[in-house]
Amino acid sequence: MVGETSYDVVVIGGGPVGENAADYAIRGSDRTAAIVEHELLGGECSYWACMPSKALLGPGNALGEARSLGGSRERASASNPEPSGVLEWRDTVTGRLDDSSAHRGGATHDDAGQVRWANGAGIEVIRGHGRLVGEKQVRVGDQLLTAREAVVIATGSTASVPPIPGLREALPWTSRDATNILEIPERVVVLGGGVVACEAATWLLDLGVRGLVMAIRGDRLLPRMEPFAGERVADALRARGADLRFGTTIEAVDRPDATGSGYGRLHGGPAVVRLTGDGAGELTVDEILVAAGRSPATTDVGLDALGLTAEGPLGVDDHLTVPGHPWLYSVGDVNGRNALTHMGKYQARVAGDVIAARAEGRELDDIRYVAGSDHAAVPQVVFTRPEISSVGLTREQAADAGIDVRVAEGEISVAGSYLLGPDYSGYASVVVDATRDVLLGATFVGPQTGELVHSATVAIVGEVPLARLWHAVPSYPTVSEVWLRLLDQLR
Ligand SMILES: Cc1cc2nc3c(=O)[nH]c(=O)nc-3n(C[C@H](O)[C@H](O)[C@H](O)COP(=O)(O)OP(=O)(O)OC[C@H]3O[C@@H](n4cnc5c(N)ncnc54)[C@H](O)[C@@H]3O)c2cc1C
Ligand SMILES: NC(=O)c1ccc[n+]([C@@H]2O[C@H](COP(=O)([O-])OP(=O)(O)OC[C@H]3O[C@@H](n4cnc5c(N)ncnc54)[C@H](O)[C@@H]3O)[C@@H](O)[C@H]2O)c1
Repeated sequence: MVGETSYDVVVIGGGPVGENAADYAIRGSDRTAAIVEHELLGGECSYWACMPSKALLGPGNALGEARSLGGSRERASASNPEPSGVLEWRDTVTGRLDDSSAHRGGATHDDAGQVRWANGAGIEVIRGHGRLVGEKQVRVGDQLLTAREAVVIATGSTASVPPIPGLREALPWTSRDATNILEIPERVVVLGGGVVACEAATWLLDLGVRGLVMAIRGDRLLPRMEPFAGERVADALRARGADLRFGTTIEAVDRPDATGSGYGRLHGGPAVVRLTGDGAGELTVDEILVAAGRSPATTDVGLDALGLTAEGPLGVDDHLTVPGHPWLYSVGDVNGRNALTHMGKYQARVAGDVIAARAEGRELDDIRYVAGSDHAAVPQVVFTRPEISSVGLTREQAADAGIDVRVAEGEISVAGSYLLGPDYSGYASVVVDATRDVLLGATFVGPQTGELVHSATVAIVGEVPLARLWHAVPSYPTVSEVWLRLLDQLR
């Protein structure tokens, strides 16, 4: 027998993005919302991605900073953080449950805090797998949920494992294992040269992995960023002993005794990995980490019930609405726009405002209803050592878009950077629209540059003319004074 319940808004997927969409759609109104979640409320980001990865990277960064100044250096004698302390900190940040969690129904992490937040915001949490079964109708087990106003798809993405002979059979690690690492392999091959690969390589080295090989298909790390960003990370990883092989991929894998031992544990004995391309060769490793991108989670959401394709991203217009279905929204990783938590949450705020406006019969005649930053002002911080932050277009992307640009760039060498350490090394560049004289993009590499990027984001979104930006005075002595060096070049 099927029970039927109705809400104003039903969200499928309770990651950071789904949570925000539900919240903004009902905030300050008497509308009701339910989030359907088949795993943990808080999603990939809280337990398997952003939070554990940044927790794993924190101690190594803190140690690096302490070791860069006389006085603290003498007190921080080890070059690597203490592994068990790092894992404990990661477990604290993610609410990881110990292995005796069978009595909790096999849950891996505690999401009670997230559920309390949702209930406090007036959102009901429904545990189970959600599927669309018709217009405004979602089935969860034997329950039928009817949405009066909107259904929001916020199902996120899953790690892609390329169809390489023997790879899937070898049960390789994905980012879920690397972030929830419990057993530290001695020898690892990482497939990929993107953000996950670079950050994971950094914390694997921190934790004591000694034989780390990266198989990178292209000719540089972090290919969507300015080339100097990937070059500096490559230099740092090499200096710590990593073997970076560009123009290389895995051709075949043989792991005779692969076993599904759970997230973060070694998935069997050694594997023989054959590399092809410029760095061809054969390796024996204790684990393989696949960091080869992600696929939008659209395959089992019932999109076919609406005649929509269940492959690839669920695309949307700038109101985050699926074309032809004005009650259906798609936000976060699943829509294929930008696979970043903060951009997904931005989309969720816009979608929530759009749902509220449509429910109240208001026109969508304001920029708050348009997710314009998705196209031109996407910031990102990569928490490697050195840290990288970027926003907007690179020089190459601007050229591809046919925009005439001016570029200012140089070493970060100001009083604020020297005070972080006499050997401070960093680099920055800005890309400027030569016709409109406004910023299009910025990239910063170096310790503590993650906090610089928001200033560039504000300048891009605000379309601040350079002549006006000159009057935004950075404080002395901070790393932000690099802005003066860059703007000086453009006067
Ligand atoms: C290792 C790693 C590190 C990262 N670090 C960062 C970072 O530092 N900063 C950053 O901005 N981004 C980072 N990201 C990207 C970030 O994790 C994602 O962009 C973000 O999690 C997307 O949020 P989401 O809510 O769209 O999807 P998710 O977080 O994937 O949540 C989707 C939720 O939907 C649930 N679900 C799926 N299908 C169904 C269904 N049919 N029924 C019910 N529930 C369902 C899932 O269980 C999940 O809880 C990282 C990614 C990885 C892999
Ligand atoms: N700090 C952050 O903001 C952060 C951290 C981690 C992840 N993320 C986001 O999560 C998403 C996923 O990250 P990712 O690094 O997995 O994806 P990605 O798309 O950034 O990188 C994937 C890499 O794998 C390579 N690759 C794919 N197939 C391959 C093959 N068969 N052989 C060799 N190389 C292959 C690609 O060339 C690419 O370099 C990204 O959108 C990223 O921005 C963000």
